[in-house]
Amino acid sequence: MSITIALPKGALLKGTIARLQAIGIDFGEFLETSNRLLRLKDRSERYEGLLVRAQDVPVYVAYGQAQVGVVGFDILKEKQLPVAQVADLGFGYCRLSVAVKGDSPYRGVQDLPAHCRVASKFTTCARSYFEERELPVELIPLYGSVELAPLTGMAEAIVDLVSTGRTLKDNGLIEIEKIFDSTARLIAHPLSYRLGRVGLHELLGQIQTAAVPA
Ligand SMILES: Nc1ncnc2c1ncn2[C@@H]1O[C@H](COP(=O)(O)OP(=O)(O)OP(=O)(O)O)[C@@H](O)[C@H]1O
Ligand SMILES: O=P(O)(O)OC[C@H]1O[C@H](OP(=O)(O)OP(=O)(O)O)[C@H](O)[C@@H]1O
Repeated sequence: MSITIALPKGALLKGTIARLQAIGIDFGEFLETSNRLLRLKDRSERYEGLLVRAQDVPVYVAYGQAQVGVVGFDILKEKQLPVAQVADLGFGYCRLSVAVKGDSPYRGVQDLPAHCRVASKFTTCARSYFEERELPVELIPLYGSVELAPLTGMAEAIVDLVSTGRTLKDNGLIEIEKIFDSTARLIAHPLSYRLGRVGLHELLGQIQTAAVPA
């Protein structure tokens, strides 16, 4: 019985593939531009890789189509799906933050006007953050280029991922609060994990301790 691993497209793909290569599981073909493969078996045929959008990784794992997945903590918080969180893999650092225009008068979330608009791809996280502080805001869901929302005047603030801070800087925005830090997490299908599906715990242990060249 093979084990299926859901790999995230985008920012975490290279790091995920490097981890797996370090323990002899090679899904490097997913990085090649000469193919459009979404499913691969490794050489041993013991492992199958699925290439999915980052936010879909916990969906495949929760439904048991993949027993293992790698995904950002930010997405786990946002999607709230039933998966076993096995380990912090330590790469893919970023943080979810609140940002505003640099020339605005806001220097903390308490300064934002009541019922102001806040744009985000992370509406669940943003909603709970503002609700916990009893700050009423109107959330505007977006799918990307969230930094544009304050520049066009659509929103007073954004809740978005920051890594190097380059996107904020280049667009004249400043970070006023950090909501949480995020790194890549190793996740597993809860039932397979609890019942100890053949080879699963061994694989998870190897992925956690894999020595990856810097
Ligand atoms: N600089 C960064 N910007 C965004 N995400 C980052 C960054 N560094 C690490 N990450 C991690 O990578 C994930 C983003 O992956 P991806 O690049 O596929 O994002 P996306 O463009 O939002 O995805 P999608 O195209 O599916 O909407 C995040 O969930 C986060 O955990
Ligand atoms: O702090 P930085 O290193 O500049 O990285 C942060 C940026 O990267 C992400 O966007 P992404 O490239 O995923 O594009 P998107 O706007 O389509 O989400 C994120 O949403 C920020 O815009």
